[in-house]
Amino acid sequence: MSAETKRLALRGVGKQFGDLNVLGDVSIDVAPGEFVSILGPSGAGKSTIFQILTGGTKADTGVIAFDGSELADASDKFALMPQKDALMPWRRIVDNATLGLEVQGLSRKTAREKVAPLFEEFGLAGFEQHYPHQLSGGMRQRVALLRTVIQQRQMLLLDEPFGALDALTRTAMQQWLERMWGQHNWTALLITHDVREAVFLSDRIYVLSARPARVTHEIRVPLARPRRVADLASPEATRIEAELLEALLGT
Ligand SMILES: Nc1ncnc2c1ncn2[C@@H]1O[C@H](COP(=O)(O)OP(=O)(O)OP(=O)(O)O)[C@@H](O)[C@H]1O
Repeated sequence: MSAETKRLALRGVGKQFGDLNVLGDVSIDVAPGEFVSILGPSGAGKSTIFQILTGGTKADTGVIAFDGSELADASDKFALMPQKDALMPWRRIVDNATLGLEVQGLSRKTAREKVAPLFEEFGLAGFEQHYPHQLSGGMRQRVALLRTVIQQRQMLLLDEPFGALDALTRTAMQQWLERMWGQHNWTALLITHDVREAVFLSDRIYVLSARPARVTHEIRVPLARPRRVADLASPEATRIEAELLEALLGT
């Protein structure tokens, strides 16, 4: 892959919080339209990578390039979906969905017009005037994802978006996300603890070591798309899953 074709390129990124050496030497690439996952032990510094990308903190060392240029201002590049759905319980679903747009300076009316056509596609039609507590966990995550993608940034950063869901809902959401990613040509970087989730969704997977994190493995997932849950039982998927588990247990 040449430098120009990369949407995102991290080279030798390091980060220390006080005495805590979190990121040792992290190099990660994402091409336009690619779905890439990061797997790693708890506390390895995965979310710290997202903090750095979104400008929450600065890397101590290394270089970050976006579309071939050094990343100076991350504010308009990434749409982050954080670990918890973080919906505001007192705002209706429609107003939760427009939050990111309002933060960008759009009026509530314009923002509402923009999100309206997407409710159907996100399986939320008819729930616009509900409050978050009236929705299932899977639906709340779809609202959070809707709020993220509506910002129309060049890249999605998904931090364990389905971590809190039950196994069945999580599988349904993974299927749905795979379909949506294919339809919308999103570029996505996903943090997950779930090896099967990473295999099901990704084109490539990076495995990080424990702190200080560095990439120990980079594994390609050549399964055809669109994918179905049954594809995870294929010899290829089973082999990749086993390879990832071994990589993780060895970190
Ligand atoms: N802003 C911060 N200030 C100080 N320490 C921090 C900060 N952000 C993260 N850390 C510490 O850095 C370490 C790595 O945290 P991070 O959340 O990046 O790990 P993670 O791999 O995403 O973990 P998990 O898989 O459990 O979500 C943790 O020990 C955390 O306490």
